[in-house]
Amino acid sequence: QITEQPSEAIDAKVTSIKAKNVLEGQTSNKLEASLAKLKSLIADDYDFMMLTALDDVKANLQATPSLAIELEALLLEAKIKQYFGAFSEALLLNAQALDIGEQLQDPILLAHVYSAYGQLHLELEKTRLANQFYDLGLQAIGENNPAYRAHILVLKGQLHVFNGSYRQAILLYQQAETLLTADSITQIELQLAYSQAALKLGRPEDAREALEKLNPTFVAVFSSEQMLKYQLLKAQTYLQQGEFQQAIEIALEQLSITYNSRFLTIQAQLQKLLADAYLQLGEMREAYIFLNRYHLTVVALDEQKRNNKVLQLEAQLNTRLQQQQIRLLEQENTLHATQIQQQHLQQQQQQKEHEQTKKKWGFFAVLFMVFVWILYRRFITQQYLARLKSEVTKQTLELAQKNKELEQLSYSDSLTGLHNRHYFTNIIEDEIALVERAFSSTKASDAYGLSFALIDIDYFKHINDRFGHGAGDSVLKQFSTILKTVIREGDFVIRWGGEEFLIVFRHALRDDVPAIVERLRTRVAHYPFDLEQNKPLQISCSIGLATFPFNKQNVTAFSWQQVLELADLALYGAKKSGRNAWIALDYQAQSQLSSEQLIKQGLAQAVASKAISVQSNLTQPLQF
Ligand SMILES: Nc1nc2c(ncn2[C@@H]2O[C@H](COP(=O)(O)OP(=O)(O)OP(=O)(O)O)[C@@H](O)[C@H]2O)c(=O)[nH]1
Repeated sequence: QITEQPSEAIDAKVTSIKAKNVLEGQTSNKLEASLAKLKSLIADDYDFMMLTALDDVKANLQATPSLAIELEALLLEAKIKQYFGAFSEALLLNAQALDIGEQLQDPILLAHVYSAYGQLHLELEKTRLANQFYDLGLQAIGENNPAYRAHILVLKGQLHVFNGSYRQAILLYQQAETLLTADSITQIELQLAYSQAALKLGRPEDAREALEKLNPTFVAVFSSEQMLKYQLLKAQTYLQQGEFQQAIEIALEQLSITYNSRFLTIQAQLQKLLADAYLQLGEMREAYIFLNRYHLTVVALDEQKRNNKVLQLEAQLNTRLQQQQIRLLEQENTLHATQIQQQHLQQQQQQKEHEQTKKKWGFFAVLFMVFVWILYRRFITQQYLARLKSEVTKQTLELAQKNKELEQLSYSDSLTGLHNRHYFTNIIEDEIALVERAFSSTKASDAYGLSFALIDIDYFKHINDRFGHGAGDSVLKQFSTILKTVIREGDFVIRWGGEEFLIVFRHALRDDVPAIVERLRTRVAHYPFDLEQNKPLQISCSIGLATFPFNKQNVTAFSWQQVLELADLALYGAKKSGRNAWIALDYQAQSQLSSEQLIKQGLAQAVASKAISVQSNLTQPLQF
């Protein structure tokens, strides 16, 4: 006999266990407590309290995150959504739970997720998919947790029942039973499922046996649904065993509980059972009433199933739309990624170009700076060169000036300021050339020659000896001054050496020169030479005179050196003949005397033979 328990007693027990769970939760862990509360509320019934409990769990999860509990909460939320027909949302939540399960790699949690997927697909009447998910669940759990494995086997069995394979279901239940201990809570669903399958096979004894295996403690904590199923199975067992009155009593009582509830399937089964039972008892009116109610409930159920179908289609459509959107988004993302890549490449290209431009400008800048530097250097160099040039010019001028001065010095006699012998040798060749040219182009008698007058102070040694060398120098200076007074501009006065001087008459006809030297002789002879403390001194000088060209007809017959030598011989003659005298030698045109002949025979002979004519201020015979 099936033991029955009054519903008040069951309610009291449920309340106390719930309270205990909640209390334990509060003391140990707020999050786990809130999850336990949610579970117990869902197990009891789907009322609005569970939504508040769900919010609590979510809030606690935020405070103390736990992936395992988040997974369970997601599955519970999915179960609620599924219950209210929001299948697509339930699918989404299951998918989120699966993500976490795969992340955690916990076999029990994964199996939990897969069995939730299975139940959802069974609800959507996709039995093949549901079976695959249960198999995945079994695969995940392996041999780790026999109780949970048994739970999935029971779910698989129920799938077979749905498909009408009752024997298959019984086999799975028997397999599940071997995995469970007598006090396992999974025994509830197993025995209920087993008894249902047995009844389908028309084996009420087996069904009763299964129900009796249930520990009364379990019966006390049944959820509303479990209790309804349990009572329905009990009533069906009574019906199959012909105990119609007991079946009717149980069914009527349960029907009153489900009258306004959402357990339409059970309600319909109870109504069908009552109709059958009354029919067996011959109470046709009652049978008709319940049969009628049964039809109405079936219609409502059909509608509910239709609605579920619609919802399922909607879910599929939503899923497709979502997939389409995801595809579009993926395409957009790909496009975006390509654009970003292109932009990146463009940016890189721009950057490269920018750097190249920078380098180019940098190169130009360096080039420009080098160019400016070169210009600057050139400018500086030019300035330096200009300075150098002006310096060189200045120095050259200075040098020229100094050279001139030096030349002047080298051409001058330091004591008298007259030209020296060096000057004479420097200019004489040019002067001779001029004379030669003049004689070649003009009538020889008209042209000026160069008359050499060699002058020597008489007894100069005595002056030095008598008055000192300084007095001698002074006489030399004063003598020079007298010499300068008798010459014209363009004639030269040269200190020939010691107390000897040379006058070169350039602008005088040779016939006029004897008169000039006579004037010079008398001027010297009458000049009072000043010897400072001493009384003025009277001195005289001797002069030898000869003119180039010596032979006017043959200009080159006597060189200027030979003419000068003749002048010197004349001077020697003047000294020898008594001093304070001048002697002028001249060539006689008819003599045809050559310089070689003159040197050979000597001057005395030449004068005696009248090859050379002689003039002098002296009247006594001249000596050479
Ligand atoms: N004070 C002075 N004496 C000079 C200079 N040059 C030469 N003498 C001197 O002049 C003298 C020339 O003497 P001599 O050549 O013997 O002839 P002189 O005494 O003039 O006799 P004659 O020429 O024969 O009339 C020497 O004693 C030289 O030392 C000079 O620059 N200054």
